[in-house]
Amino acid sequence: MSISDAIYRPFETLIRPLDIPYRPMPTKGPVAVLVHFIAMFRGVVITMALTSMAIEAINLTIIWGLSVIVDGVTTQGVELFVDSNFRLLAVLAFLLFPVMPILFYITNILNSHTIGISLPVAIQWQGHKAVERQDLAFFHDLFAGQVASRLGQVANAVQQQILIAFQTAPRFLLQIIGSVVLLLALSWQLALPVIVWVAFNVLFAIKVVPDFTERARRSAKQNSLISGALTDIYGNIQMVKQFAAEDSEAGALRKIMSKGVDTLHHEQRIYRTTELVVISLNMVLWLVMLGIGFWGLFDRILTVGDFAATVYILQRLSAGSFTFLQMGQQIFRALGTIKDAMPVMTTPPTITDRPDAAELTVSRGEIHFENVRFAYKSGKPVIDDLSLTVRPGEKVGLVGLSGAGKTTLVSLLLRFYDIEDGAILIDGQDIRAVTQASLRRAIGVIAQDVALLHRSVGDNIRYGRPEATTDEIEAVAKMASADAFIADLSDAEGRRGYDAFVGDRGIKLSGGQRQRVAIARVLLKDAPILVLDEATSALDSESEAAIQERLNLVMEGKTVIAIAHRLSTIARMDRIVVLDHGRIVEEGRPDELVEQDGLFARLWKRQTGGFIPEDIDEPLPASPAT
Ligand SMILES: Nc1ncnc2c1ncn2[C@@H]1O[C@H](COP(=O)(O)OP(=O)(O)OP(=O)(O)O)[C@@H](O)[C@H]1O
Repeated sequence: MSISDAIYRPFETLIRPLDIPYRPMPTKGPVAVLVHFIAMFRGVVITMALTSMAIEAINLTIIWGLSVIVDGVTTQGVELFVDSNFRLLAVLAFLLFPVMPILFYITNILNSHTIGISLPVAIQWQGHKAVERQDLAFFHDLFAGQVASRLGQVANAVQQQILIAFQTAPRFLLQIIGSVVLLLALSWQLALPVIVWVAFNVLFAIKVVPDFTERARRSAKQNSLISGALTDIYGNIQMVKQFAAEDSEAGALRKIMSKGVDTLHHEQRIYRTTELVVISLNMVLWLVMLGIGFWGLFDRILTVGDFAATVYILQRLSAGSFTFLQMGQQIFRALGTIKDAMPVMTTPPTITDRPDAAELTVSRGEIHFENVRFAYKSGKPVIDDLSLTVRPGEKVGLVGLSGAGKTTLVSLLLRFYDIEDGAILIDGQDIRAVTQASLRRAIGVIAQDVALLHRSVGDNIRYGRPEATTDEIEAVAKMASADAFIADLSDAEGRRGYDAFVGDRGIKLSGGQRQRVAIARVLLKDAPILVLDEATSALDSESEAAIQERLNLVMEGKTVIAIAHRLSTIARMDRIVVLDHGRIVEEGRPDELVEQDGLFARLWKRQTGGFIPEDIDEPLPASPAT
């Protein structure tokens, strides 16, 4: 171990931020959130407070010592003074070295390593754990970038607060109290103006400082809006470019940014005004104290040593008053920032596992929707008293006009939303009574818009089963006919094949290639239930034929609910369920439905290019179920 390791390692490993168990954040207010994080680091912050106070106590002792030395030397002469005060001088020297450097070392390393690095990481980690628990619906109302920037802002805010509360504030308080005591010991006439000056500063702070919180909250909000808007543009850059919308996006961004500048200016105004008042109070104190000092020397109430100590104390006090002001600014700014981010981190998720939630066990794979009612906004049902049983191993195709509720129905099966009425059962187990993780493990999904992470193609497939071996990944890729194109992949970093990265959301792959990766991923997951949300856009017919063939493989032996648009898929289903306005209006085998002159038959007649349309222009007759 190197010397540097020996000195720094113990502090670097004092707290392992990623090993702190997750605890939900309090919802009572920003101060409660602060206390929550302080509690995680209490040993460190208390030590830091004590060492900071010890440093200040030594500073005060040195000032007092200096006044004794100056007076002693001027009255007794150097030799006699040193002889008779040897112990005092030795103690002062010992405090200067080695005590002071050791205290500085401990305070600063706790400051930089623990509070500076481990604490923000712990906060971001805990914040992320809180955010990831949120329902899907929660994310629909937010910019993703805004959530991320808020976590970062809170980490900084809490860190600042802790440094102030445990390092600066105790030291500052001790400095003020110690200075007043020292001045009182010198003469009450010197202490009095300082007491009045402190009182003015405190009264002024009480008046202006609370306004900092609201202004800072507005600034934090504007900052997170800017990050959110930027992330939204970069995340959708392809669409922006397709519409040649760079200028209009830049225009919208300009508005957000210029509002941000106004808000920040407004926030800074109050700080500059406060500084002006504080510096004026300082200068008045200097004038009064120098006046009293000269008068004291003239009347021989004060010695030269007293006068020197007074000037030194004054200099420290006026520097301290700025620290006091900055502390006020930072504390209330940080509280504003925390307040702004609280809804993201402290809103309790509405979809949670029951305390007694069991693991879902799928033995047969039967799905039963029983009088299910659901609305995104209460009062306007999207799924309306729907009952449907999908038998084990059965393949059911959901068909209906756009907006009929097909996607919603499968989202309910995955419990992305909780239903208002009725029940959804899998093999007789209510999905609300089992853990969400076990439910979602039992369902494989191939979504319309295949989402891939910006990782290697191998890791994207491994998402289906993280513990899968490389051989298993290659086997499923082969089954999904993805092996050939994967072998040819390479990225800008020179990674090839399964190690090549796929670009943001898989942008570097074609639609058909993304589908194949998704199929491989689901093959690896091998869940007993499969949800297939078929893409409405046409792949070229060769890709389509290949993908259909692969899908057959995935569907083998599974219970399948497919949102079906392609005739080829519809033909392969055991049963078609036609949805309209959240209700089942027809069901049966495709050929039976074509014969009935209902919605399906009309959709069928209008099909083009192997697809059922999403909309038909003629008005619908009243559906049988309504
Ligand atoms: N997250 C949401 N919040 C609010 N309303 C929603 C949400 N998602 C869908 N809806 C509404 O619910 C209704 C059903 O939508 P859903 O996506 O289930 O239809 P769909 O049959 O899958 O349509 P499509 O075939 O066009 O995908 C629509 O009116 C839609 O506007």
